[in-house]
Amino acid sequence: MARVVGLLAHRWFSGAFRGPLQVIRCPAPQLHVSGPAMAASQEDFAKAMNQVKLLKEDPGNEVKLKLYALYKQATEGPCNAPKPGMLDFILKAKWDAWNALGNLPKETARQNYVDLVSSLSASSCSQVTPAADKKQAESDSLVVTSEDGITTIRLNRPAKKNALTTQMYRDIMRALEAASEDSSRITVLTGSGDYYCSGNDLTNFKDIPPDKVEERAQSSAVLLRDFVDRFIDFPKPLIAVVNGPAVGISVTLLGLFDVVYASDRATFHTPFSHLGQSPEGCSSYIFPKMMGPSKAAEMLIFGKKLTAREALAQGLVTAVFPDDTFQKEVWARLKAYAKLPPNAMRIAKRLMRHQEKEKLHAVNAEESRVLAERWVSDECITAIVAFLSKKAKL
Ligand SMILES: CCCCC/C=C/CC(=O)SCCNC(=O)CCNC(=O)[C@H](O)C(C)(C)COP(=O)(O)OP(=O)(O)OC[C@H]1O[C@@H](n2cnc3c(N)ncnc32)[C@H](O)[C@@H]1OP(=O)(O)O
Repeated sequence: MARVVGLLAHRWFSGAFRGPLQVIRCPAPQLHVSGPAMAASQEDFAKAMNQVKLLKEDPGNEVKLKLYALYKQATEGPCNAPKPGMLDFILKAKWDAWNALGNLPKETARQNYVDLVSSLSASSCSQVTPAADKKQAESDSLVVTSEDGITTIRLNRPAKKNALTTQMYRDIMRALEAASEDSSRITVLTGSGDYYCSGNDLTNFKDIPPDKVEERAQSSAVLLRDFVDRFIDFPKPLIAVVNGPAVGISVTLLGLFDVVYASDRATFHTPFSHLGQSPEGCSSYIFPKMMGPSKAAEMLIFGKKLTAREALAQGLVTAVFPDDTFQKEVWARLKAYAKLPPNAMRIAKRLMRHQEKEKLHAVNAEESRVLAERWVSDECITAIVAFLSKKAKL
């Protein structure tokens, strides 16, 4: 008796197969056939087929197509079925997915199927930070959770106003990478405590031996550039939940988010000139486009601090909520958004963003280069020394 792979029994697939592609009904795996060394065995393959049925979340049609194609390739080899007609959308999508695998060997397809299922099982089971993610984060300064289709990256250094340490930049990059591949549909960045984020941790510049200052400036610029690149390239809807004041890089990055929700307690402050530094996060390009050059100049040259309402008026913020209902209202909205079809959301984002991507990468490279110069300038060193010796605060 033929068995139906759990996911393929999903309504999207069911009843859609006719003619030569009807073989979504998979024959029982032949457990006695063993593959070449390093390839998944038939037993692993059979286990993976069972695991698919146990997934808690629908992985979306794109992944289901991948699973289908790999299954067909692993069991039947390259696609020899006649191409379905243009109007037979579902059959055509499946045929395309299978055909795209070309001459991929059966054993490799089997291995890829097993790997894909195991990555789906891992992400579908993670209601809170998976152990692997915990290991990636060196400290508790970043908490990553995944629930209701939303991956939340929470800055968690409230005693330091969520200032970003070097390790946190790295951890956020890893978290974004993981979120771009997990089964969540949208990704949120937010802060713990009364601040959203007070920007770069100025102690990142502490205790650098004089002969290493230049080298550290260069390596920090590389880290900054890589960090901002992840935001430029992030494929899913990215939402900032700005729970309180935001400073420096946490403000400039907002131009790379798709939606920014702010508490009415939030403020937006980019005191770069005060610190002898210069704008980053692509803000030198995005802010003038977004709010007009003179409003952008007030922020980025003169360090004018905006209230949440002012930031809303200038397009930096999408919506402002009273602080006492902020969390409730925002999360209700986000949970509803996270139910929307994930591929449609990604595609809409790509269409809106892809024409600017190259430009943004170039802007990011230039801003990072210039900042490396600023960090070794007298103006910047004086400002940082003043902060570290507790003589200055914003
Ligand atoms: C790879 C590198 C990439 C670099 C990218 C570059 C980015 C540029 C920027 O982000 S520029 C912005 C830098 N940020 C600041 O200049 C903010 C400095 N902080 C302050 O001015 C104030 O702390 C405050 C206005 C944010 C909050 O003031 P408040 O009085 O409410 O609170 P405290 O000052 O007592 O803060 C509590 C403790 O937190 C420490 N802290 C706060 N922000 C930072 C920070 N950015 N860097 C380091 N430490 C910070 C503060 O020192 C207090 O510590 P303490 O309790 O030990 O005294």
